[in-house]
Amino acid sequence: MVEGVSGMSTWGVDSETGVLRDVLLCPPDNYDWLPLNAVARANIASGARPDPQAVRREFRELEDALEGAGVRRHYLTPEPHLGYQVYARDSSQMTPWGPMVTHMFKPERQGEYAPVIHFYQALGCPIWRYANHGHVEGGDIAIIRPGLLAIGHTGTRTDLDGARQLAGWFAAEGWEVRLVPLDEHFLHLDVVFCMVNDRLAVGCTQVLDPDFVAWLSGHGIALLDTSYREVMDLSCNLLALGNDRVISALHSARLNAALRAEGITVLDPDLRVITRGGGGAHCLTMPLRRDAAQKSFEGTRSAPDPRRRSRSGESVARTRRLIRAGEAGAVNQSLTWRDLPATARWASTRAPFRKPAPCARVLVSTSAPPTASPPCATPMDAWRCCATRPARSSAPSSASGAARAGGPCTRPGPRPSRPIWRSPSRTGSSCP
Ligand SMILES: NC(=[NH2+])NCCC[C@H](N)C(=O)O
Repeated sequence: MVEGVSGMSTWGVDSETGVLRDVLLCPPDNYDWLPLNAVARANIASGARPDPQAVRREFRELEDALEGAGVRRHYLTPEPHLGYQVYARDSSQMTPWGPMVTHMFKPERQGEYAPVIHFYQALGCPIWRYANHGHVEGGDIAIIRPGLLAIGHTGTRTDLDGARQLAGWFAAEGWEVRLVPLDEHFLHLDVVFCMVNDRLAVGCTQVLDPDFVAWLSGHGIALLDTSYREVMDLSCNLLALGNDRVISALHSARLNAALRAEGITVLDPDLRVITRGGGGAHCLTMPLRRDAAQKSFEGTRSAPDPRRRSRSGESVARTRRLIRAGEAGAVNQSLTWRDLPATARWASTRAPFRKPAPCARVLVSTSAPPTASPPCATPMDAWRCCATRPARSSAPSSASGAARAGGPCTRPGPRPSRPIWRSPSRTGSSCP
């Protein structure tokens, strides 16, 4: 059992943001660009092809970042006819009760169910559920925090039947589930929205359903906004590691700087070639085990102590009163969740804080509007327009390859010569 969460099996995740301990990957041995999504189609149309060496180098950088973060890696067995199997996010979904095998939409990817089932069987991890109504893919599933699930549905990757089947299973466990409609051009929810920590996410507000954005805000989750160009570059598609750390692609420079300004540690592997197939760090990884959200919170910040004082001088007891006042609709406008002692912030997540968070930076609009060329007049235009612009060439990377084996990897990987762990900068907050 994972300590601290009753009902959670040895393998399991109850949030997108608890400290990541074990992750599932798939070696990119058969990686190719298939015309299954707008980003890949645009790159294929430009005549470009993925350079297998660059793909291996980038994958190795991702592995190094996981290694640097202390995450154990496990591997699917790649099969030659499954060119997109490397996006291990989609073929299964770990839950607090064990893995669900998804029911993928595209014939080119449906065969991924077999290696995924074999993997969990070999791991000795009982499969919790098999999705078998409509379609559902892991990239559309966001386990936001214990008790709170969001499921994106475009109708083509995840459809309403698939979303509802999964929603029913979680609802039966007492969870609140939000279905998020999304245009199929954006493929999966995790292309336009990903959690960073328990109170911060990245997302593209021009694409996301406004009701979903309001729902997030109502649950005390702030959003760092991104542009269409960044969505097309898979910049939103980052992986939370817990403890205010993420893996986010090197080319997401603006967003990474904004994250660092928020105090987030960003590990930034070069993923320029792999992302041009339509998936980044989030798509490439399926967390198998995270610390339970409560434990991860307590492990990273101090345990509740009513005498402890926050940066702004409030005692925990006082901030708890303020949280209760906030629930009653009388939030002190000068107090943001960032000012609260960590323990009180957690208390506010468990006792839902339904008021939109009070500081203007809760929605930090860091994106430039889509560049003003006429074809980008609407969000969809901007997506198409950006997706068809000439792609950048892949940059060389210094990380070397290393042998992999099935099952847990305990051998430390080679030290990358380019540092991928950058310390956070705490300057640049946009909060007035
Ligand atoms: N979780 C994700 N967003 N996965 C991206 C998968 C991309 C892959 N090229 C596909 O079209 O299926």
